[in-house]
Amino acid sequence: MSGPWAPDFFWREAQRLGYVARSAFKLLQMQKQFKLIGAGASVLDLGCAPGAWLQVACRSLGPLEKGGAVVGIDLKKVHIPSHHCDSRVKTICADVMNLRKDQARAFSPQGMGFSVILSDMCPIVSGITTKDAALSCELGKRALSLAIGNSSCKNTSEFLDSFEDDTSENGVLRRGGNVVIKLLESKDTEAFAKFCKQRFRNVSWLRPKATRSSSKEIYLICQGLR
Ligand SMILES: C[S@@+](CC[C@H](N)C(=O)[O-])C[C@H]1O[C@@H](n2cnc3c(N)ncnc32)[C@H](O)[C@@H]1O
Repeated sequence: MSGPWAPDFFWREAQRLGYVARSAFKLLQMQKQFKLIGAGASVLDLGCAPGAWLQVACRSLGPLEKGGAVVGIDLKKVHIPSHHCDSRVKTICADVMNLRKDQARAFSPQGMGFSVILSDMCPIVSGITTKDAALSCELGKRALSLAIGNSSCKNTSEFLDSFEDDTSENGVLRRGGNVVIKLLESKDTEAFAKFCKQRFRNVSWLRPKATRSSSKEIYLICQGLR
């Protein structure tokens, strides 16, 4: 088999190491470079199917006695992988675009919110670059809105839009927390970084080594919610 979806080095490594998808290596690289998930963290994984990031997030929590939690949400029903996941991982089948902040908060340990929010959500790619990028922006904005809330600074509601069914203004990311958002690169992606620089201590872009050369994906990494 050849072409952009052919099994490659990362696919083979995923098989060898018990990860359910090659995407595991994207989060592993982020963990290595940015140390986003500490021992005992509470992690919300948006767009978690088939579960490779659940595996990496759970491993990053450290031993079971350190505590912590990983909550994955996806449109698809996800079977929690048997490798690299333990009782701290839970999954929910839901559309993040319709998820209210109070519902998301209720999934966090003691309802206290999350210390890390990951969004690897991606629309079904149509091949129409501008359409795909616009849909990816919508998913990214929803993830950011869930994380930091709608009214946390003056231009927040302008940038994130208001989600009419969502009256709760506070986000579900704890102060000091980290967010990762996947976007498909377009003329609009730089506005995300500009906006996030006002709200987070460090903001960086990463195109992981495991990203396929044909893909436009890029990850915005925001650390330390002010
Ligand atoms: C690239 S996959 C995620 C891969 C995952 N991080 C892993 O490592 O296994 C993108 C996922 O986003 C999900 N998704 C897209 N739109 C969504 C939405 N509105 N709500 C929830 N999940 C969504 C898709 O169903 C798909 O499973």
